[in-house]
Amino acid sequence: MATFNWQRAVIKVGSALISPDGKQCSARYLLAIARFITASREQGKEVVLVSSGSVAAGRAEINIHHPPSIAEKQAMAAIGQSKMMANWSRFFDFPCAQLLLTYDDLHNRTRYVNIKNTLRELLNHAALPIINENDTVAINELKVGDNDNLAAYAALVAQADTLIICSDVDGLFDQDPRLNPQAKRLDVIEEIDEEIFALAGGAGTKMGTGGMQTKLQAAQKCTQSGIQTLIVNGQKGDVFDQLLEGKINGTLFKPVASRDNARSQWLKHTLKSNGKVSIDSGARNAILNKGASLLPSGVVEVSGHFNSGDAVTIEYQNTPLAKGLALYGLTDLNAIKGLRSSEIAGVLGYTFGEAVVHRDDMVLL
Ligand SMILES: Nc1ncnc2c1ncn2[C@@H]1O[C@H](COP(=O)(O)OP(=O)(O)O)[C@@H](O)[C@H]1O
Ligand SMILES: N[C@@H](CCC(=O)OP(=O)(O)O)C(=O)O
Repeated sequence: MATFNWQRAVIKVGSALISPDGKQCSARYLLAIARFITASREQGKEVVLVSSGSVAAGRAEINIHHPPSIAEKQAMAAIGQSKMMANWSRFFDFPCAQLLLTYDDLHNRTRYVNIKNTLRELLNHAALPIINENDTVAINELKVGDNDNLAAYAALVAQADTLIICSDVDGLFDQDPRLNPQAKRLDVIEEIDEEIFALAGGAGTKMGTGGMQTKLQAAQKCTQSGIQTLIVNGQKGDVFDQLLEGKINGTLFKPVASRDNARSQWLKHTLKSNGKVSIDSGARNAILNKGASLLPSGVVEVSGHFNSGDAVTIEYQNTPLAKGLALYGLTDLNAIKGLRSSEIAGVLGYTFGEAVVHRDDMVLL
Protein backbone atom coordinates (compact mmCIF):
# COMPACT_ATOMS: atom_id res chain seq x y z
CA MET A 1 0.00 0.00 0.00
CA ALA A 2 1.41 3.41 -0.97
CA THR A 3 1.69 6.13 1.69
CA PHE A 4 1.27 9.89 1.53
CA ASN A 5 1.41 13.19 3.40
CA TRP A 6 -0.79 16.14 2.77
CA GLN A 7 -1.79 19.53 4.12
CA ARG A 8 -4.55 20.87 1.84
CA ALA A 9 -6.72 18.50 -0.18
CA VAL A 10 -9.58 18.76 -2.60
CA ILE A 11 -11.85 15.75 -2.10
CA LYS A 12 -14.13 14.88 -5.02
CA VAL A 13 -17.22 12.85 -4.32
CA GLY A 14 -19.09 11.45 -7.33
CA SER A 15 -22.83 11.07 -7.92
CA ALA A 16 -22.70 7.31 -7.32
CA LEU A 17 -21.75 7.99 -3.70
CA ILE A 18 -24.17 10.85 -3.07
CA SER A 19 -27.11 9.10 -4.62
CA PRO A 20 -26.45 5.36 -4.86
CA ASP A 21 -29.95 4.54 -6.11
CA GLY A 22 -29.98 7.53 -8.46
CA LYS A 23 -33.13 8.98 -6.95
CA GLN A 24 -32.22 11.11 -3.96
CA CYS A 25 -29.40 11.97 -1.56
CA SER A 26 -28.30 9.28 0.81
CA ALA A 27 -26.08 9.27 3.89
CA ARG A 28 -24.96 5.71 3.20
CA TYR A 29 -21.45 6.47 1.95
CA LEU A 30 -21.09 10.06 3.08
CA LEU A 31 -20.80 9.41 6.79
CA ALA A 32 -17.32 7.87 6.49
CA ILE A 33 -16.19 10.66 4.16
CA ALA A 34 -17.57 13.32 6.53
CA ARG A 35 -15.77 11.66 9.47
CA PHE A 36 -12.56 11.72 7.47
CA ILE A 37 -13.01 15.42 6.67
CA THR A 38 -13.66 16.30 10.33
CA ALA A 39 -10.75 14.19 11.63
CA SER A 40 -8.40 15.66 9.02
CA ARG A 41 -9.37 19.20 10.01
CA GLU A 42 -8.75 18.27 13.65
CA GLN A 43 -5.22 17.30 12.58
CA GLY A 44 -4.79 20.85 11.24
CA LYS A 45 -5.30 19.94 7.59
CA GLU A 46 -7.49 21.88 5.17
CA VAL A 47 -10.22 20.42 2.97
CA VAL A 48 -12.20 21.64 -0.02
CA LEU A 49 -15.00 19.39 -1.21
CA VAL A 50 -16.13 19.01 -4.82
CA SER A 51 -19.47 17.29 -4.70
CA SER A 52 -21.55 15.97 -7.58
CA GLY A 53 -25.04 14.75 -7.03
CA SER A 54 -27.32 17.70 -7.72
CA VAL A 55 -28.84 16.12 -10.84
CA ALA A 56 -29.23 12.75 -9.11
CA ALA A 57 -30.66 14.39 -5.98
CA GLY A 58 -33.24 16.33 -8.01
CA ARG A 59 -34.15 13.49 -10.34
CA ALA A 60 -36.92 12.07 -8.14
CA GLU A 61 -38.67 15.45 -8.03
CA ILE A 62 -39.19 15.74 -11.78
CA ASN A 63 -41.63 13.29 -13.20
CA ILE A 64 -40.42 12.19 -16.63
CA HIS A 65 -40.26 8.80 -18.28
CA HIS A 66 -37.76 9.49 -21.05
CA PRO A 67 -34.01 10.23 -20.90
CA PRO A 68 -33.85 13.83 -19.59
CA SER A 69 -33.04 16.72 -21.92
CA ILE A 70 -30.27 19.16 -20.94
CA ALA A 71 -32.87 21.64 -19.68
CA GLU A 72 -34.55 18.93 -17.63
CA LYS A 73 -31.19 18.00 -16.11
CA GLN A 74 -30.58 21.65 -15.34
CA ALA A 75 -33.93 21.78 -13.57
CA MET A 76 -33.04 18.63 -11.63
CA ALA A 77 -29.70 20.15 -10.64
CA ALA A 78 -31.41 23.35 -9.46
CA ILE A 79 -33.75 21.31 -7.26
CA GLY A 80 -31.10 18.86 -6.13
CA GLN A 81 -28.27 21.28 -5.33
CA SER A 82 -29.79 22.53 -2.07
CA LYS A 83 -30.69 18.97 -1.10
CA MET A 84 -27.11 17.90 -1.72
CA MET A 85 -25.76 20.83 0.35
CA ALA A 86 -28.21 20.09 3.17
CA ASN A 87 -27.18 16.45 3.07
CA TRP A 88 -23.53 17.41 3.68
CA SER A 89 -24.26 20.17 6.20
CA ARG A 90 -25.93 17.85 8.68
CA PHE A 91 -22.64 15.99 9.21
CA PHE A 92 -20.68 19.06 10.29
CA ASP A 93 -20.77 21.59 13.10
CA PHE A 94 -18.74 24.09 11.06
CA PRO A 95 -20.16 26.15 8.19
CA CYS A 96 -20.47 24.67 4.71
CA ALA A 97 -20.07 27.16 1.86
CA GLN A 98 -21.59 26.64 -1.59
CA LEU A 99 -19.54 27.59 -4.66
CA LEU A 100 -21.09 27.04 -8.08
CA LEU A 101 -18.57 27.43 -10.88
CA THR A 102 -18.30 27.09 -14.65
CA TYR A 103 -15.41 26.60 -17.04
CA ASP A 104 -15.76 30.27 -17.97
CA ASP A 105 -15.38 31.35 -14.35
CA LEU A 106 -12.16 29.36 -14.03
CA HIS A 107 -10.65 30.72 -17.23
CA ASN A 108 -11.53 34.36 -16.79
CA ARG A 109 -8.64 35.96 -14.92
CA THR A 110 -10.70 38.32 -12.74
CA ARG A 111 -13.22 35.64 -11.81
CA TYR A 112 -10.41 33.17 -11.14
CA VAL A 113 -8.79 35.57 -8.70
CA ASN A 114 -12.14 36.17 -7.01
CA ILE A 115 -12.66 32.43 -6.63
CA LYS A 116 -9.17 32.06 -5.22
CA ASN A 117 -9.68 34.89 -2.75
CA THR A 118 -13.04 33.51 -1.64
CA LEU A 119 -11.55 30.05 -1.10
CA ARG A 120 -8.66 31.52 0.83
CA GLU A 121 -11.02 33.39 3.17
CA LEU A 122 -13.31 30.38 3.63
CA LEU A 123 -10.34 28.25 4.65
CA ASN A 124 -9.00 31.04 6.90
CA HIS A 125 -12.38 31.02 8.63
CA ALA A 126 -12.49 27.24 8.94
CA ALA A 127 -15.51 26.82 6.66
CA LEU A 128 -15.83 23.84 4.34
CA PRO A 129 -16.09 25.00 0.72
CA ILE A 130 -18.34 22.69 -1.32
CA ILE A 131 -17.95 23.19 -5.07
CA ASN A 132 -20.18 21.98 -7.89
CA GLU A 133 -20.69 23.04 -11.48
CA ASN A 134 -23.23 25.80 -11.97
CA ASP A 135 -25.48 23.66 -14.13
CA THR A 136 -28.07 26.39 -14.65
CA VAL A 137 -25.76 28.56 -16.74
CA ALA A 138 -23.33 25.98 -18.03
CA ILE A 139 -24.04 24.02 -21.18
CA ASN A 140 -21.64 22.81 -23.85
CA GLU A 141 -18.64 25.08 -24.11
CA LEU A 142 -19.33 26.84 -20.82
CA LYS A 143 -19.26 23.57 -18.95
CA VAL A 144 -16.30 21.82 -17.41
CA GLY A 145 -18.64 18.90 -18.09
CA ASP A 146 -17.60 16.47 -15.41
CA ASN A 147 -16.70 16.99 -11.82
CA ASP A 148 -13.39 15.14 -12.05
CA ASN A 149 -11.92 17.91 -14.20
CA LEU A 150 -13.76 20.52 -12.11
CA ALA A 151 -12.04 19.05 -9.04
CA ALA A 152 -8.65 19.35 -10.77
CA TYR A 153 -9.31 23.05 -11.49
CA ALA A 154 -10.48 23.44 -7.89
CA ALA A 155 -7.21 21.90 -6.64
CA LEU A 156 -5.26 24.36 -8.77
CA VAL A 157 -7.23 27.43 -7.73
CA ALA A 158 -7.24 26.36 -4.06
CA GLN A 159 -3.49 25.72 -4.26
CA ALA A 160 -4.02 22.28 -2.79
CA ASP A 161 -1.21 19.74 -2.55
CA THR A 162 -3.54 16.74 -2.99
CA LEU A 163 -6.61 15.72 -4.97
CA ILE A 164 -8.56 12.74 -3.62
CA ILE A 165 -11.13 11.37 -6.08
CA CYS A 166 -13.68 9.16 -4.31
CA SER A 167 -15.40 6.84 -6.73
CA ASP A 168 -17.20 3.51 -6.73
CA VAL A 169 -14.12 1.57 -7.78
CA ASP A 170 -10.94 0.72 -5.81
CA GLY A 171 -8.63 2.77 -8.04
CA LEU A 172 -7.24 2.50 -11.57
CA PHE A 173 -7.21 -1.07 -12.84
CA ASP A 174 -5.40 -2.52 -15.84
CA GLN A 175 -8.86 -2.86 -17.41
CA ASP A 176 -12.41 -1.93 -16.42
CA PRO A 177 -13.13 -4.17 -13.38
CA ARG A 178 -16.85 -4.06 -14.15
CA LEU A 179 -16.17 -5.80 -17.43
CA ASN A 180 -13.39 -8.09 -16.26
CA PRO A 181 -13.29 -9.32 -12.64
CA GLN A 182 -9.67 -10.48 -13.19
CA ALA A 183 -8.57 -6.85 -13.58
CA LYS A 184 -5.67 -5.83 -11.31
CA ARG A 185 -5.33 -2.52 -9.49
CA LEU A 186 -2.32 -0.32 -10.11
CA ASP A 187 -1.17 1.12 -6.75
CA VAL A 188 1.28 3.79 -7.88
CA ILE A 189 1.49 5.59 -11.21
CA GLU A 190 4.71 7.52 -11.77
CA GLU A 191 3.53 9.30 -14.93
CA ILE A 192 0.28 9.37 -16.87
CA ASP A 193 1.03 8.60 -20.50
CA GLU A 194 -0.87 7.21 -23.50
CA GLU A 195 -0.54 3.66 -22.18
CA ILE A 196 -2.24 4.64 -18.93
CA PHE A 197 -5.04 6.45 -20.78
CA ALA A 198 -5.54 3.32 -22.89
CA LEU A 199 -6.52 1.39 -19.72
CA ALA A 200 -9.43 3.65 -18.92
CA GLY A 201 -13.02 3.18 -19.99
CA GLY A 202 -16.11 5.32 -19.64
CA ALA A 203 -18.59 5.69 -16.80
CA GLY A 204 -19.57 2.57 -14.92
CA THR A 205 -23.11 3.50 -13.86
CA LYS A 206 -25.85 5.64 -15.32
CA MET A 207 -25.24 8.06 -12.44
CA GLY A 208 -21.57 8.64 -13.26
CA THR A 209 -20.21 10.94 -15.96
CA GLY A 210 -16.95 10.36 -17.74
CA GLY A 211 -15.68 7.26 -15.96
CA MET A 212 -11.94 6.63 -15.59
CA GLN A 213 -11.04 8.79 -18.61
CA THR A 214 -12.03 12.02 -16.88
CA LYS A 215 -10.35 10.90 -13.63
CA LEU A 216 -7.10 10.42 -15.54
CA GLN A 217 -7.48 13.82 -17.22
CA ALA A 218 -7.93 15.35 -13.77
CA ALA A 219 -4.96 13.43 -12.36
CA GLN A 220 -2.83 14.54 -15.30
CA LYS A 221 -3.68 18.24 -14.82
CA CYS A 222 -2.88 18.00 -11.12
CA THR A 223 0.28 15.91 -11.24
CA GLN A 224 1.74 18.21 -13.90
CA SER A 225 1.20 21.07 -11.45
CA GLY A 226 2.80 19.21 -8.57
CA ILE A 227 -0.45 18.01 -6.97
CA GLN A 228 -0.54 14.32 -6.00
CA THR A 229 -3.79 12.61 -6.96
CA LEU A 230 -5.51 9.60 -5.42
CA ILE A 231 -8.41 7.51 -6.65
CA VAL A 232 -10.05 5.58 -3.83
CA ASN A 233 -13.28 3.71 -3.31
CA GLY A 234 -15.64 6.01 -1.42
CA GLN A 235 -18.01 3.11 -0.73
CA LYS A 236 -15.54 1.54 1.69
CA GLY A 237 -15.34 3.19 5.10
CA ASP A 238 -12.03 1.59 6.05
CA VAL A 239 -10.38 3.33 3.08
CA PHE A 240 -10.78 6.60 4.99
CA ASP A 241 -9.44 5.16 8.26
CA GLN A 242 -6.37 4.11 6.29
CA LEU A 243 -6.07 7.54 4.64
CA LEU A 244 -6.07 9.12 8.10
CA GLU A 245 -3.01 6.98 8.85
CA GLY A 246 -1.41 8.11 5.60
CA LYS A 247 -2.01 4.78 3.82
CA ILE A 248 -3.55 4.67 0.37
CA ASN A 249 -5.87 1.77 -0.36
CA GLY A 250 -6.32 2.92 -3.94
CA THR A 251 -4.19 4.38 -6.72
CA LEU A 252 -1.65 7.15 -6.15
CA PHE A 253 -0.60 9.30 -9.11
CA LYS A 254 2.69 10.90 -8.20
CA PRO A 255 3.39 14.54 -9.04
CA VAL A 256 5.71 14.92 -12.02
CA ALA A 257 6.79 18.45 -11.04
CA SER A 258 7.24 20.11 -7.67
CA ARG A 259 4.32 22.34 -6.77
CA ASP A 260 6.45 25.40 -6.18
CA ASN A 261 8.34 24.79 -9.32
CA ALA A 262 5.24 24.34 -11.50
CA ARG A 263 3.63 27.49 -10.12
CA SER A 264 6.82 29.52 -10.25
CA GLN A 265 7.40 28.50 -13.86
CA TRP A 266 3.83 29.51 -14.71
CA LEU A 267 4.13 32.87 -12.99
CA LYS A 268 7.62 33.52 -14.29
CA HIS A 269 7.39 32.34 -17.88
CA THR A 270 3.80 31.75 -18.97
CA LEU A 271 2.08 34.81 -17.60
CA LYS A 272 2.63 38.06 -19.45
CA SER A 273 3.32 41.04 -17.20
CA ASN A 274 0.90 43.89 -17.91
CA GLY A 275 2.39 46.54 -15.66
CA LYS A 276 5.10 47.71 -13.33
CA VAL A 277 4.85 48.41 -9.62
CA SER A 278 7.83 50.32 -8.17
CA ILE A 279 8.37 49.84 -4.47
CA ASP A 280 10.39 51.49 -1.68
CA SER A 281 13.33 49.99 0.22
CA GLY A 282 11.15 48.79 3.14
CA ALA A 283 8.93 46.78 0.81
CA ARG A 284 12.01 45.48 -1.03
CA ASN A 285 13.43 44.21 2.26
CA ALA A 286 10.08 42.65 3.29
CA ILE A 287 9.71 40.84 -0.04
CA LEU A 288 13.30 39.67 -0.44
CA ASN A 289 14.21 38.84 3.16
CA LYS A 290 10.97 38.20 5.02
CA GLY A 291 8.86 36.36 2.45
CA ALA A 292 6.16 39.02 2.87
CA SER A 293 3.29 40.11 0.62
CA LEU A 294 3.47 43.52 -1.04
CA LEU A 295 1.32 46.04 0.83
CA PRO A 296 0.12 49.36 -0.63
CA SER A 297 2.27 51.30 1.84
CA GLY A 298 5.40 50.13 0.02
CA VAL A 299 4.19 51.09 -3.48
CA VAL A 300 5.77 54.24 -4.92
CA GLU A 301 4.77 54.27 -8.59
CA VAL A 302 2.53 52.27 -10.90
CA SER A 303 2.44 52.00 -14.69
CA GLY A 304 1.03 49.83 -17.52
CA HIS A 305 -2.47 48.54 -18.21
CA PHE A 306 -3.61 45.94 -15.74
CA ASN A 307 -6.75 44.84 -14.00
CA SER A 308 -7.21 42.99 -10.75
CA GLY A 309 -5.79 39.49 -11.30
CA ASP A 310 -3.29 40.44 -14.01
CA ALA A 311 0.43 39.83 -13.63
CA VAL A 312 2.71 42.75 -12.80
CA THR A 313 6.44 43.13 -12.36
CA ILE A 314 7.57 44.47 -9.01
CA GLU A 315 10.62 46.74 -9.34
CA TYR A 316 13.00 48.52 -7.01
CA GLN A 317 14.89 51.43 -8.62
CA ASN A 318 14.19 50.04 -12.11
CA THR A 319 15.47 46.56 -11.23
CA PRO A 320 12.83 43.81 -11.52
CA LEU A 321 12.63 41.90 -8.23
CA ALA A 322 9.49 39.80 -8.49
CA LYS A 323 6.45 39.01 -10.61
CA GLY A 324 3.00 38.41 -9.19
CA LEU A 325 -0.74 38.71 -9.58
CA ALA A 326 -2.02 42.14 -8.60
CA LEU A 327 -5.13 42.13 -6.43
CA TYR A 328 -5.87 45.72 -7.48
CA GLY A 329 -5.95 47.16 -11.00
CA LEU A 330 -3.94 50.18 -12.13
CA THR A 331 -6.54 52.82 -11.25
CA ASP A 332 -7.20 51.39 -7.78
CA LEU A 333 -3.52 50.96 -7.09
CA ASN A 334 -2.78 54.55 -8.04
CA ALA A 335 -5.43 55.62 -5.53
CA ILE A 336 -4.10 53.50 -2.66
CA LYS A 337 -0.32 53.56 -3.22
CA GLY A 338 1.56 54.69 -0.13
CA LEU A 339 -1.47 54.14 2.12
CA ARG A 340 -1.89 51.77 5.04
CA SER A 341 -3.95 48.66 4.22
CA SER A 342 -6.57 49.76 6.74
CA GLU A 343 -7.21 52.86 4.57
CA ILE A 344 -8.04 50.91 1.37
CA ALA A 345 -11.76 50.50 2.04
CA GLY A 346 -12.15 54.20 2.94
CA VAL A 347 -10.57 55.28 -0.36
CA LEU A 348 -11.99 52.69 -2.77
CA GLY A 349 -15.23 51.87 -0.99
CA TYR A 350 -14.25 48.17 -1.10
CA THR A 351 -11.22 46.01 -0.57
CA PHE A 352 -9.82 42.87 -2.16
CA GLY A 353 -7.61 42.31 0.88
CA GLU A 354 -4.73 44.06 2.59
CA ALA A 355 -2.05 43.07 0.08
CA VAL A 356 -1.43 44.47 -3.37
CA VAL A 357 0.29 41.23 -4.39
CA HIS A 358 -0.18 38.28 -2.04
CA ARG A 359 2.93 36.23 -1.31
CA ASP A 360 1.28 33.04 -2.59
CA ASP A 361 0.90 34.71 -5.97
CA MET A 362 4.45 36.06 -6.22
CA VAL A 363 7.68 34.66 -7.57
CA LEU A 364 11.11 36.23 -7.08
CA LEU A 365 13.01 36.90 -10.29
N1 LIG B 1 -9.29 0.91 -15.99
C1 LIG B 1 -10.33 1.15 -15.15
N2 LIG B 1 -10.12 1.06 -13.82
C2 LIG B 1 -11.13 1.32 -12.95
N3 LIG B 1 -12.39 1.68 -13.33
C3 LIG B 1 -12.65 1.82 -14.65
C4 LIG B 1 -11.62 1.56 -15.62
N4 LIG B 1 -12.16 1.80 -16.84
C5 LIG B 1 -13.44 2.18 -16.65
N5 LIG B 1 -13.76 2.19 -15.34
C6 LIG B 1 -15.10 2.53 -14.81
O1 LIG B 1 -15.10 3.85 -14.25
C7 LIG B 1 -16.14 3.88 -13.25
C8 LIG B 1 -16.02 5.11 -12.34
O2 LIG B 1 -16.40 6.29 -13.02
P1 LIG B 1 -17.87 6.96 -12.89
O3 LIG B 1 -18.90 5.91 -13.19
O4 LIG B 1 -17.85 8.18 -13.74
O5 LIG B 1 -17.98 7.29 -11.35
P2 LIG B 1 -18.07 8.65 -10.49
O6 LIG B 1 -19.51 8.88 -10.27
O7 LIG B 1 -17.34 8.25 -9.23
O8 LIG B 1 -17.37 9.75 -11.22
C9 LIG B 1 -15.95 2.55 -12.56
O9 LIG B 1 -17.10 2.12 -11.90
C10 LIG B 1 -15.53 1.59 -13.69
O10 LIG B 1 -16.58 0.80 -14.17
N1 LIG C 1 -23.00 18.96 -11.67
C1 LIG C 1 -23.38 17.58 -11.86
C2 LIG C 1 -22.08 16.79 -11.96
C3 LIG C 1 -22.18 15.52 -12.68
C4 LIG C 1 -20.87 14.73 -12.62
O1 LIG C 1 -19.79 15.11 -13.10
O2 LIG C 1 -20.98 13.61 -11.91
P1 LIG C 1 -19.85 12.53 -11.50
O3 LIG C 1 -19.28 11.90 -12.74
O4 LIG C 1 -20.58 11.60 -10.64
O5 LIG C 1 -18.79 13.27 -10.73
C5 LIG C 1 -24.21 17.12 -10.64
O6 LIG C 1 -23.96 17.61 -9.54
O7 LIG C 1 -25.08 16.31 -10.82
